[in-house]
Amino acid sequence: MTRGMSAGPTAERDEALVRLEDVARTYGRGLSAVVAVHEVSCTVRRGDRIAVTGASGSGKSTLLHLISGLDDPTTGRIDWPGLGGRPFGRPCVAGVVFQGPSLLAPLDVLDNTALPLALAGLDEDEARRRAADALGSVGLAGLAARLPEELSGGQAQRVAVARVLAARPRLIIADEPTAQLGSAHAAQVVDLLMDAADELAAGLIMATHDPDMAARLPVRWRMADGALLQGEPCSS
Ligand SMILES: Nc1ncnc2c1ncn2[C@@H]1O[C@H](COP(=O)(O)OP(=O)(O)OP(=O)(O)O)[C@@H](O)[C@H]1O
Repeated sequence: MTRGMSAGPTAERDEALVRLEDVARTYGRGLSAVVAVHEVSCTVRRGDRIAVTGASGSGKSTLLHLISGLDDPTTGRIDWPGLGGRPFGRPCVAGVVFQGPSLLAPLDVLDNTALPLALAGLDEDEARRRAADALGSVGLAGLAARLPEELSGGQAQRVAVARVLAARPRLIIADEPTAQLGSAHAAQVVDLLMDAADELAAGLIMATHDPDMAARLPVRWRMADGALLQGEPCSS
């Protein structure tokens, strides 16, 4: 099966999940203002698997925060036509994988994976069942009872992917999910994200510094000084 082409029939793949029109995000005011994102217009569709590349400070995280609904634009407009409105706080609509440690230390792997579902109101047994299935699909069924401190960095990131999978979102947003991993583990995490997107027929947008990881996705967008250069070859 060709990666990035298996998100279902054409109409489903083309469904717009997020649409940004002339979006800008400025931090601060006056002389100290930083324009992190400016004049960005783009659409993320359900069949998209997009790597966002660009130098440090180019606006990748800001763009993903805007797409996830975690942050608001200073000007411009964001709609989530395929997600039924702002997705932030709705793990079953949009799942986010962050670059750093994101697991809660006192909870074992199974409970960490089930937590967003339980918080979203799913029955606890059902949440755990879906979490166990998701851990199985990332090859971590045997580690369900471990605490986060007993995991390697790569294993912890695979748990973060399982947590997204368990919630079955329509959009997966990953902000530098491999930043702290060696190349073998990084490739494994990116492939798991791609497999998750295919399995869920979900859109995937991932920020990365790493050209090798970006190259694993079929579409690359590049950011430079807050501007989005869509479809450009990855060069950073
Ligand atoms: N909360 C904030 N307050 C002020 N400036 C900020 C804030 N967050 C980000 N910035 C600035 O906005 C710009 C874009 O930052 P952003 O984190 O989006 O870039 P990035 O491409 O994700 O960087 P990195 O690859 O280093 O994570 C940078 O100049 C950064 O310093």
